[in-house]
Amino acid sequence: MIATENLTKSFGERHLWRDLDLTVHGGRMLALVGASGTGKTTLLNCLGLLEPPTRGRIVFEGRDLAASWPGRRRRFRRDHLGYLFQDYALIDNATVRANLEVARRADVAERSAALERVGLGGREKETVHHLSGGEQQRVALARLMVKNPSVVLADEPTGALDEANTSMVMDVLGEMARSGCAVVIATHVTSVTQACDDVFDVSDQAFRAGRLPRRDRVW
Ligand SMILES: Nc1ncnc2c1ncn2[C@@H]1O[C@H](COP(=O)(O)OP(=O)(O)OP(=O)(O)O)[C@@H](O)[C@H]1O
Repeated sequence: MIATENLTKSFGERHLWRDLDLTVHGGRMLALVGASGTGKTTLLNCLGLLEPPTRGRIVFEGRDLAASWPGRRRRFRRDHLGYLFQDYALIDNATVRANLEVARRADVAERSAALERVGLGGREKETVHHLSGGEQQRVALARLMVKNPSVVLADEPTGALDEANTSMVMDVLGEMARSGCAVVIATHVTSVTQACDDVFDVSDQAFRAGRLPRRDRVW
């Protein structure tokens, strides 16, 4: 579980959000929605300790990460956090395999299973910069599966993907949630929002209706 308490972020006089109380339990997927520029990415970056909040707490395992020592923050990022970035954050000139090994020294079977799951079976030796945008996003997803974190933060994880791959990404994130992970996804995509358990609109700091039955989703 990860939670915010009275979390506020301002840039100068401009408040993005104030006194935010959000809780994401393991096993749940939360969608962050809202107009462009309302602060979805900034909120993910605060949760991932890439950016300091102006005030408030970020609570993980009963402790405030925002006020923790650098060592504890590093351990949280290393041992518990998985991040799926808009720009994939892969090592461009390394192979798919090397990119997966950055996450954790997984055995061959684990790596192969993750690549099979994202439709990239047998592509371990290819260099990342030769892959398409959608394939790179799927490598990033496989890396996330290999890391097996307890908190996943995903920023527009389906941006470069077609409908079939959007559906696959959401299925994988759903499987990770069901295995106990807390998943937070910033998105503009309706079908992604519909696949989440809870929806929080950052524009007006309000919760909206969550998950639609699968048959009613439009991918
Ligand atoms: N370091 C910074 N200094 C000043 N303003 C910033 C900084 N970082 C972000 N902002 C501003 O904060 C606002 C929120 O940005 P953010 O990227 O979080 O929005 P978003 O909701 O994710 O947008 P989008 O949906 O377009 O990705 C933007 O107006 C952005 O310019």
